[in-house]
Amino acid sequence: MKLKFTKMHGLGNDFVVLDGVRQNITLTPAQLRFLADRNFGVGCDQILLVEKPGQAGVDFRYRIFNADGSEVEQCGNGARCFVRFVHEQGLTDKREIKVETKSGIISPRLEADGNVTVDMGKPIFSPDRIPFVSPTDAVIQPLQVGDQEVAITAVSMGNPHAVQVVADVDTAPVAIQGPMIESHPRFPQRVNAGFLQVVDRHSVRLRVYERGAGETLACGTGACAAVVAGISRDLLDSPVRVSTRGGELSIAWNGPGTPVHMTGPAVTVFSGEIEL
Ligand SMILES: N[C@H](CCC[C@H](N)C(=O)O)C(=O)O
Repeated sequence: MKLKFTKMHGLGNDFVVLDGVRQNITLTPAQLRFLADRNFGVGCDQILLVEKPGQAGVDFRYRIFNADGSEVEQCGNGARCFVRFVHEQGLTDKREIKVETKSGIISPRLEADGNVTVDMGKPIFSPDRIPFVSPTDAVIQPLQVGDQEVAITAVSMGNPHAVQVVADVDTAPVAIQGPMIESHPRFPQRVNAGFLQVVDRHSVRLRVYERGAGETLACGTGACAAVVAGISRDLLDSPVRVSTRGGELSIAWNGPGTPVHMTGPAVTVFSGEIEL
C-alpha cells in the first residue's frame, strides 16, 4: 500500500501526519512502529491520524500513536501541527476547529502570527482521574524510584503525567529515572515523566521522558501538566513560559475547573510517500 504522509514538528517533537479523510488508513502496531523507526522507516515521536469526526458539531477526529505503536489519549504539540496540516491540505478553511480525541474535544486555533493556540481542556489530578478539588489537594505523592524516593504530582491532561520538581533539568537523572517512572506499577497505563525546574514564578525549564517514545525535545501535554502542577503547588503564576530543549511554549491556566491554554509553533518539514 502506498501511503502519503507529511512530516511535521512542534518544537522538535516530531510527527508523521496521515490524512485518513482522503485515504482509507488502518495500520497495525508493527506498521506504526515501522513508520516511526528512525533507521528503517520515516522516523518520528508520534504518528497523527486525521479522520472524519465521529460526532456532530466537531470538525475532525484525531488519533495519536506513540513510536512504540501504542494509541494514546492526547498530544499537545501534535494538536498544533494538526490544525496547520488540515489547513495546508485544504481539508478546512476554518482557523479554529473542534477536534475529537480519545480523551475529549480540544480546540486548536491558527493565530495571525503563525503560532497556534490550543484549548487543551481541564486538567485532572492523578491518572486515577481523581477530580481536582483545590490547590491544597494537588496530589503530591512519594514515589519509590529505584533507591530514590521522589515527590511527584500526578496530573492528567487526558494522558497521564508524573511531574517532579528538580534543581536543574540539565543534571536531572532523566535517562535513569525516566524509564523507571514510565513503567512504574503505580501507573497501570504507564506515564509520561516530567522534570520541572522553576526559574521564577512565570518561567520554567522542562524535560519530559515520554511514555512510548522516550525523551523528546518538547512535550505539549507535559508542559501543560507541569504548569498545572507548579501553580497548584503555589510555585508558579499564570501565564508561564516553558523552555524545552526544542524551544518555548506559553501555558495559561486560571485554576481548578478551567481549561489549560497552550501557545506555540507548528512546522511542516516535507511530504512524501512510503510503501507499507
Ligand atoms: N507520549 C504521550 C503522547 C504524546 C504527547 C506529547 N508528544 C505532547 O506533545 O503532548 C503519551 O503517551 O501520553
